[in-house]
Amino acid sequence: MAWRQLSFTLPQALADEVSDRLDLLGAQAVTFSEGDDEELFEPLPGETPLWQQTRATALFDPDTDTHAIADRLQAEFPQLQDWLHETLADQPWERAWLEHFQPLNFGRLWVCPSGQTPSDPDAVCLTLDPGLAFGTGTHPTTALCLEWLAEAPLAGKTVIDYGCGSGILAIAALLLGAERAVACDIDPQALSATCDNALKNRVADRLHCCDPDRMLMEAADIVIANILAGPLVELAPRLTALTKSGGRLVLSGVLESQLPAVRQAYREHFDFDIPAVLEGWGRLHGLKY
Ligand SMILES: C[S@@+](CC[C@H](N)C(=O)[O-])C[C@H]1O[C@@H](n2cnc3c(N)ncnc32)[C@H](O)[C@@H]1O
Repeated sequence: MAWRQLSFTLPQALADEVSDRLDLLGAQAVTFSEGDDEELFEPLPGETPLWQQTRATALFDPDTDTHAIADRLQAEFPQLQDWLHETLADQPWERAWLEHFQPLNFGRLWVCPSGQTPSDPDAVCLTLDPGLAFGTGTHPTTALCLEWLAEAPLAGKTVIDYGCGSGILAIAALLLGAERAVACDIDPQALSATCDNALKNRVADRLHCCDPDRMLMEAADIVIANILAGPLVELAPRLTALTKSGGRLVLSGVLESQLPAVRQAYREHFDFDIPAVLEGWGRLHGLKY
């Protein structure tokens, strides 16, 4: 089915009211995205913060007069601006996302959507479809971790993926040769996605998914955490305790400017390499004394 799509920018404070009005005017769906360059980093489970300037996109049946709807909204909310009216052609919507999610390559590791395989028969293939949990490999913070895992000596090692999201890092580690992994996250949706993805990749028998508060404090050879600088600093005592002596710690989710503060929080127990940086994000790798 084709759609009429209307989009515009609005101040955050009007989002609920305008969304209700769009529903009343016949919108079949309303979505919000960033209206300018402001970044929102990782809301807690249940939180849905919006941008100061938010872009609203509403879908209507194909014969809807979106210009008349825009006139009514503009009269009621003069702050709305940057109007765009489009007709979206019919297409197989359930497959459309595949155009934006192609196989990704990290050394010998490939991350592929269901039904696709890498051309190299010796490649290690992780099957993953975008879902509600963070972690498809497209974000630089995840990519930095996958690049590290693809090069790491994983055979026979135990791994903790702290803040697992989709489970992509733990599953990659297992497919690349790690013996066992524990994946934890404060978001129940992430744990359920991780379990599903582990089953899909046939590593569920070697992966334990759990809430961080219910995690057995058994130290691992490799601890990998792609969270954010603030939580990584707070978690320093815990992640340090979870890394075996002589083990490796990989931290990502850190803006380049925040690397010194995160390194400082761990420096007493780890000898760090020079950080790797990708698109303004940094990755730390340290060996525990
Ligand atoms: C940026 S995502 C990373 C997901 C995945 N590991 C990846 O690399 O793509 C961070 C994840 O950490 C989780 N998280 C945030 N704070 C946490 C905490 N204090 N303990 C455990 N998980 C946390 C979030 O719910 C989110 O799923």
